[in-house]
Amino acid sequence: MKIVFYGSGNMANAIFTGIINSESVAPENIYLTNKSNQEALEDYHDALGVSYSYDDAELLKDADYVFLSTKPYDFLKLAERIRPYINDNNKFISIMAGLPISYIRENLQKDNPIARIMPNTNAHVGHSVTGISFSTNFGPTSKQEVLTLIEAFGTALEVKEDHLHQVTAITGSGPAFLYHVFEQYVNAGTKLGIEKSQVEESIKELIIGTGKMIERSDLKMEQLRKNITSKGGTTQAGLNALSNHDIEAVFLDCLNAAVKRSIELAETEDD
Ligand SMILES: NC(=O)C1=CN([C@@H]2O[C@H](COP(=O)(O)OP(=O)(O)OC[C@H]3O[C@@H](n4cnc5c(N)ncnc54)[C@H](O)[C@@H]3O)[C@@H](O)[C@H]2O)C=CC1
Ligand SMILES: O=C(O)[C@@H]1CCC=N1
Repeated sequence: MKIVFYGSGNMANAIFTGIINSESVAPENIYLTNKSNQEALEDYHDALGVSYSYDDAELLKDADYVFLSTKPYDFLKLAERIRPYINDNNKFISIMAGLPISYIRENLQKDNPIARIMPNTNAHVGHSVTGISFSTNFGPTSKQEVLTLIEAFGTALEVKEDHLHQVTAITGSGPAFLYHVFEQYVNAGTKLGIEKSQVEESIKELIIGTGKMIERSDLKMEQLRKNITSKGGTTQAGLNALSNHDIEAVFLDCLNAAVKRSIELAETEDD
């Protein structure tokens, strides 16, 4: 299988690193390209053994899956770049937030199958949650191949295309929201008088350990929380203070803003 990445930035890097780590595709069968930063491509080649090129005819020849992994606002230039070289074997996988399959098809000016996915950067460590929708002309064998490819860097969740907006908010942007919360936790922790580096190290371990508990325990998060909360103890005191703030409403605001922006991206590009 030959895979090409048009755009080799943060998200593409997480995906191809995840695929290589899973050993599901040989690194030399993964081809990278970008706008103009050849040094970045050379670095990936040296570190991971991937191939790279700026020759679009060569890149698209025999390419089974072509990732469209530029920013949404760079897609029109990308479409112009690749249009003359697209052949019937190419199946597209767009990771671009907001852009509908119909819009991508219109601008590629070809009827090749298109999958739209919404991954997250946890693909780096094989834990992306990836929402996916397929164009109606995606055959069952290719669909299965794409799902297997996605499972190489996490889990796949097939959804109606319209629901990719919600997936984008909850899990696509999700790591950034959680990093933000963790950063605030570190900032607050450093105000308690312990040395900053010790707080940072211990909170990093706290987050990893808590994630592993969620992964490995049969208990729900609610029960895991209750198991820590002694009656009249320190945890109860802290949770009481938290419940003075409507944290659910804060996150609902955050998620609604991200969904709204994803819809705006789709609408702007539809004009
Ligand atoms: N960063 C994230 O956590 C996530 C990003 N996405 C989507 O992934 C896409 C890429 O985001 P990032 O990787 O963060 O951006 P980035 O800025 O890190 O990478 C963009 C890449 O596109 C390349 N590019 C620009 N114009 C090009 C052209 N004409 N031909 C070939 N390559 C071109 C750039 O050289 C660069 O390698 C976006 O559409 C975003 O919506 C989706 C899920 C999560
Ligand atoms: O911020 C963005 O638009 C992209 C989509 C999801 C994560 N990053």
